[in-house]
Amino acid sequence: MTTTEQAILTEDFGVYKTLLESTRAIPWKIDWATLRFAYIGPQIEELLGWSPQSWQTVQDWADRMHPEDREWVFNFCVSQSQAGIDHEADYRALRKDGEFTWIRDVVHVVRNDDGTPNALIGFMFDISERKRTEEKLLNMQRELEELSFKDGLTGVANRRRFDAVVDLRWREARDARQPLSVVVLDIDYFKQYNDHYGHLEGDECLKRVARALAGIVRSGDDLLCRFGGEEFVLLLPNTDAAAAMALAWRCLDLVDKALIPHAGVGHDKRLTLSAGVNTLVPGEGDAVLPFIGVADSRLYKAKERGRHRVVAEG
Ligand SMILES: Nc1nc2c(ncn2[C@@H]2O[C@H](COP(=O)(O)OP(=O)(O)OP(=O)(O)O)[C@@H](O)[C@H]2O)c(=O)[nH]1
Repeated sequence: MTTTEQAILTEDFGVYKTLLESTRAIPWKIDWATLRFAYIGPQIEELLGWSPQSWQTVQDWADRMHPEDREWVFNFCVSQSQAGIDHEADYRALRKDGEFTWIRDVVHVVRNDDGTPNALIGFMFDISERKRTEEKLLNMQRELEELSFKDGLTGVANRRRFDAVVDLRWREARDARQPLSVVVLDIDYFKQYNDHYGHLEGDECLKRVARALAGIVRSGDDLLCRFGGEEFVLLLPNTDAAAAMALAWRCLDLVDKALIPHAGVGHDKRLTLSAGVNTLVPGEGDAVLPFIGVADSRLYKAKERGRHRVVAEG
């Protein structure tokens, strides 16, 4: 090589080095035979706080990883490298101050003529901003999902949630041969309530009823939902007819005790509920809709028989 060629090469090397070390991505190289860092860009110190000189071996890289990420990232990168496959991995890198930063490591495997790895070269990218945005989006999605299953006025579960849950409970009850009960509850003379107090007060009243009924839920398996209008439904897995009947009366009692005035009509000029109950150990020929339909028709019997009562047969 002539002196001129040597000078050009040296100059080129300087240009490449400057370029590599002025990017936001952090370049690095590991010799496969020794598993030692041959190079790491000085930008690493700004990002993680560890000096370039402190990156000596693959072990340093693994040690500076979140414990939850370490095993899978290490095993994944080693197996991909052994197989000569370029790859990338996202993980939380430990900063010198003890915090973690999300990194995307993009790795190219330089291979010998026989295909075995010779070196790994790659870039580390700071993806913490992207991860924060992803997390925010996920949280928003979770919140939206939760909201979409909630009744906007009363905050209890809505019909959509009921439809999703009832099929599940139905199958569970059928498979376990356990009774499933449903209680359909309806406010008495609610039209008169609205007429007397106004629609806004009617809304407040629905909220008070929902609050009073919320106390009835015994475990995460019971589900109280607003079915629509002034109708609420209680779905009770693993509950026989007697227990369901008792719970229905307890619902009426809870609303009685809430002492919601109903000047227009009603018992003692208080707001009351009526309820219809149905219980079934679901069998092959049974279906969800008729099961609820029976409870609904019993509710209307309760209304016909004078309201403020529970009907569980007929
Ligand atoms: N304020 C308010 N009223 C509602 C809401 N949804 C339904 N309603 C009212 O609830 C009333 C239901 O009336 P009806 O179905 O005649 O029943 P009721 O007056 O309670 O009579 P019975 O059920 O036979 O005792 C209607 O006046 C609806 O406008 C709501 O979200 N807010």
